Amino acid sequence: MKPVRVGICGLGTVGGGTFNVLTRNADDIARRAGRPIVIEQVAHRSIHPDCDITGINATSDVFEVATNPNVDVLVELIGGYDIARELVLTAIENGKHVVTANKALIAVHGNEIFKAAHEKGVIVAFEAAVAGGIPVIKSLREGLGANRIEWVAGIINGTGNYILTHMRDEGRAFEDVLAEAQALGYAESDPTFDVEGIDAAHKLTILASIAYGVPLQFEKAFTEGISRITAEDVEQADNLGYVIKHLGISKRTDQGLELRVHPTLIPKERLLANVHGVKMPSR
Ligand SMILES: NC(=O)c1ccc[n+]([C@@H]2O[C@H](COP(=O)([O-])OP(=O)(O)OC[C@H]3O[C@@H](n4cnc5c(N)ncnc54)[C@H](O)[C@@H]3O)[C@@H](O)[C@H]2O)c1
Ligand SMILES: N[C@@H](CCO)C(=O)O
Repeated sequence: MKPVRVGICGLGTVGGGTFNVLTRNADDIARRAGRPIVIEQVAHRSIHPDCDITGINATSDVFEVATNPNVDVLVELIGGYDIARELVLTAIENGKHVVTANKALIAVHGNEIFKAAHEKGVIVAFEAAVAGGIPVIKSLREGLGANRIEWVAGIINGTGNYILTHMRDEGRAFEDVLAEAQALGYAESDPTFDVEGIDAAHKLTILASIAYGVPLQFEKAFTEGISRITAEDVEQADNLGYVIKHLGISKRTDQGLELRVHPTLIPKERLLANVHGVKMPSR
């Protein structure tokens, strides 16, 4: 059967991982999908050390992938707002489907991108943009599609949860654990997004849009991060029977939808208080 030909833009933590999964699990994927998925081209500035692209058509210009007539699906994994927006719109204009893990892009430019995709008859898929290892977008959109959702809440930034967990369990300083989360590839290229709650607000914006069937409204989200939380705060919360977690919360209210991300005191016995660190999905 005719393969689906993908072009991957960006070979960092997620792009490199995507390249490896598509390569290593090619037979399994083809059996399940009903068609082989082949990597037609990659575009990169640097390559994740675990990634071997020998024999693959490679370029440093992401727009070559967006206009390559042999590419059916462009996978955008370069991150950021501006070039990513132009790249995705160019791919759509050239009739390509798009897959992206870029929550910043979807939260801020998603309304424009989905309109362009609809007009062109292509799909923009973004499951990995929120809780990458859990199919939460598919569950909300399809599994719960007939339900009236009253609220959505959860821990939606792994870096923040990693920091709070290790501050609490090991009494370590904020900056020390942040540096570790960066080295492990959990943090955004600008970690301010993680520690100031911006990444969580991007994700909450996307979840709320799907849960309530409304346009993306990132600018309406109240955003507070964990950067001002000290080891002493974590210890005091513990003494009082609480755990500090950074949550994304959206609710229907009489005044309209509420979107907020901020640190929250959760009683120790609650399930959310016991979600620790970062859980990586299996390969
Ligand atoms: N790291 C995670 O755990 C994670 C999880 C889910 C989603 N995401 C999202 O996935 C995207 C990628 O994140 P990442 O962690 O892989 O970042 P990364 O910094 O590890 O990788 C991005 C790669 O893109 C390359 N790049 C950037 N601009 C480019 C350009 N113009 N041309 C060619 N290459 C370019 C960089 O050199 C880098 O290698 C981001 O949107 C991020 O928010 C990350
Ligand atoms: N920087 C993000 C990556 C996953 O979206 C986080 O820590 O949650």
